[in-house]
Amino acid sequence: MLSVQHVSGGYSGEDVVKDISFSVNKGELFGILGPNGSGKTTLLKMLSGILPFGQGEILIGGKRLQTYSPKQLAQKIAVLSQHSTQSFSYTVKETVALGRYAHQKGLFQTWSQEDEAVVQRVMKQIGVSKFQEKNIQELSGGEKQRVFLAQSLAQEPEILLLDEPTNHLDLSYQKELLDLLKQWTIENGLTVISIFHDLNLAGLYCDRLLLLEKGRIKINHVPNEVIREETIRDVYQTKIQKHPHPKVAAPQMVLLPEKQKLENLIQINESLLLQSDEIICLKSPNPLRTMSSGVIGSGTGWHQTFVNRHVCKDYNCSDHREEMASFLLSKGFEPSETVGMMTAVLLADVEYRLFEAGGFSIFVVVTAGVGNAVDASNSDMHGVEMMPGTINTWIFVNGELTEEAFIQSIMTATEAKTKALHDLEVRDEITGTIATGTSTDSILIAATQAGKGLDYAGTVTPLGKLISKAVYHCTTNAVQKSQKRKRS
Ligand SMILES: Nc1ncnc2c1ncn2[C@@H]1O[C@H](COP(=O)(O)OP(=O)(O)OP(=O)(O)O)[C@@H](O)[C@H]1O
Repeated sequence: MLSVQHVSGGYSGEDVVKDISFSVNKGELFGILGPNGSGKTTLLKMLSGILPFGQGEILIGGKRLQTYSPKQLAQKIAVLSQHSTQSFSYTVKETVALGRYAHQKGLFQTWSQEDEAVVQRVMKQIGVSKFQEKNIQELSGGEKQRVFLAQSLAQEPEILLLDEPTNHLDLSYQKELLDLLKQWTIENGLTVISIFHDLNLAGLYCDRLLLLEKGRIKINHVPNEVIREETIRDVYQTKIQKHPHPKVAAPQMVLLPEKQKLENLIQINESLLLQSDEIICLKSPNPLRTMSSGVIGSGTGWHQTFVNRHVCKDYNCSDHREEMASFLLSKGFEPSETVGMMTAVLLADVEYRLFEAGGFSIFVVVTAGVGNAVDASNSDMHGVEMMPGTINTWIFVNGELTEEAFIQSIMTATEAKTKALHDLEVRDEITGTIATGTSTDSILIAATQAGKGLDYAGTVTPLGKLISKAVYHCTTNAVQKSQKRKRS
């Protein structure tokens, strides 16, 4: 569709883009990225024919760009630019109709039935027909942007060029505009080439990305290859971290602000623990990085409040998440800041302790009853009834964990818990074999992310050794306490 071959050029004889080569296929959504001043707009101006280039070739449909007359070029390429300063006073329909000029024939540029049909169709598709008689000045920024998109599409181009189309648009309009463009590439075979400053939007919507650095191509590839931590850090000279999108396989980036030096490092320990018959609660002065299987606040996140709630053995609720959220609110906790768990164990039997090693510490809190004990190797002999979690393990780490260390912490804690049940000879009541856990155990790893860096938490690493010892100790004591209560 479009082929750029060794193009160089710029202003006043000085090359701003240098030896650029790439091609874009029909129906692709192609993103151009790069830091300020890297030559993105200059390149786009060359593609649209506004700015002549010094060397190289740009081919559109196999023909040299310079061989097209302005009108022929307008039938191939439309440009959606920033119209924030637009001062003409046209109606929406008149504005969209301007897009038809390239198709109008004859000396008097008569308005044909086909022109009318295209304008009506495009207005409908872009969702602007309902205000077609309104003056363009009366529209919001996002609505105007849609009208100008409709104008560009009324031009019936094969290629649409956009310079930061989502600039000035709020979140919902950004999504709406890009969803529309994506739809047009898929359904109508439109080729879209767009400059993006927002790497996350580019990663989410584009088929391919071209990253410019100082006028040259750094990389031209699929988003996952272009949006790499090292590449982006290198080109934009800033700290970022890549993380997966929760719903689609698209690369996403987050900025890493410079860390403010904490004057007094907080330590999570028993002084922050509050206990009643109804809840055990730990309130941290700062949000902690968490990985958990709580009823509330599961997965990874940042949380400041941790609640383990006692419920009766026959607690049964069709929507236990909703019920738990209401409970937390009724007690003055903000569910979005809280990791919440439930247990049928009496909270008086909780076991907690601070364990210290060279330069870091962990605070572990365990409530454990083994009424639902299960041997994982024989769990298919059990039904699927979900009883409230019976071994709830909280591990607070006063240190900075990697993602790897979070996951290894869960593995190590599980191994230590299983060994505690083994040594206590806790049995699965259905199979009669030694249990490995209970049917609805929950775990929380929460780290201050300050102080000593702890890269790993396998069983023989410094953090792993402390977790093994702490979880084994607390689980053993908590199970013994609840067994003693049962017997008495
Ligand atoms: N009309 C012009 N005359 C002279 N130099 C220009 C002109 N337009 C841009 N430049 C220069 O060309 C270089 C690249 O500018 P360009 O606008 O292409 O970068 P960009 O990647 O689009 O930047 P931004 O992200 O800031 O929009 C810059 O150094 C800029 O100063």
